[in-house]
Amino acid sequence: MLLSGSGKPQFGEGNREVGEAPLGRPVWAAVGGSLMSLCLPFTGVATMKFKSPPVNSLSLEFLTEFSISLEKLENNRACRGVIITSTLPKIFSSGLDITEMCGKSMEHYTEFWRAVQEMWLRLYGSNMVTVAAVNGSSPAGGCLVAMSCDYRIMAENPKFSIGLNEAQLGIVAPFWFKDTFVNVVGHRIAERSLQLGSLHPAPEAHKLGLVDELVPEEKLMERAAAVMAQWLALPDHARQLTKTMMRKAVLDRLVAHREEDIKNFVTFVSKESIQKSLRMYMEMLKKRKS
Ligand SMILES: CCCCCCCCC/C=C/C(=O)SCCNC(=O)CCNC(=O)[C@H](O)C(C)(C)COP(=O)(O)OP(=O)(O)OC[C@H]1O[C@@H](n2cnc3c(N)ncnc32)[C@H](O)[C@@H]1OP(=O)(O)O
Repeated sequence: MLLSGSGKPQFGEGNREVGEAPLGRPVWAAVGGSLMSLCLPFTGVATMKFKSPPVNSLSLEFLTEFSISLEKLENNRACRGVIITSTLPKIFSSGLDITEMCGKSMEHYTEFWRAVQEMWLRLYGSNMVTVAAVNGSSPAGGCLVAMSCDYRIMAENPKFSIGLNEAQLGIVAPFWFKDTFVNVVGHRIAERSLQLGSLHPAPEAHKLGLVDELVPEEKLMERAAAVMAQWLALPDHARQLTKTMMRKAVLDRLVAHREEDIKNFVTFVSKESIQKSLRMYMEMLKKRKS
């Protein structure tokens, strides 16, 4: 992941790389990380770029850095918004790292699932304006990241797809993935899409309301910055209280059932039948490649 931000509220500047200094003035405050570089901006707008090849899988390490980055931005009063995107061509995020759910100990599953929960609680509950610039495919956990943002813009490439495809892996999207999905697309579309484990090509995702708009890939960041400017034009307190009002019930539900949810996950994923499904799915991915 890579995080960047810049000088004054000039929204086109949000994705400049670390260390770049226009007019000879340093505009970045950089904080390094193994999977990301984190730059705390003065504009009020950060750009977070996933950069974990080959497919930006959400591993334990990735999730931990993601949560820490969000916390840093959240605690920086100068930061009012974040645009989330990927540096990898064609992939926003491939979702949860399946290898974290295969052949590991109960302790590992517990730690992993707590990290998934933590990331979602921070992102869905963020006070910042969050815009997902979805520049590639975004299955399952990747879709959750995008859906947890306030607004989604996707590159209009029909080869890119997004959705909660858990059922295709023989696993079940947890209730808070489902709640987030329902809040974005409504109950009927969520019910059908979840049961079928559908991955929707970008144009279909737009039609269903899973993404808010499609733009040519080269216009994605420019459009994300424009949307961000529009959302930031409102007073923060009014927008934040409204966001809390809309999302609190769903967030509270996980907070109230967090330990139970971890127990359910660990029990579920430890089952030999589930382990077998996940191994077969990984095999299928490898075969598809060769
Ligand atoms: C009761 C309630 C209880 C709760 C029950 C439990 C709930 C769990 C909820 C789960 C949520 C999830 O996110 S589950 C994850 C769902 N994700 C997916 O289904 C995505 C699967 N991946 C893909 O479709 C594709 O890889 C895609 C992302 C489009 C990129 O395609 P490409 O052709 O560019 O790349 P590939 O060749 O396929 O992949 C490159 C390499 O990355 C690996 N790879 C790809 N996706 C991966 C992934 N998610 N995790 C690990 N590794 C992955 C491949 O195996 C390859 O490895 P090598 O061959 O070694 O190079």
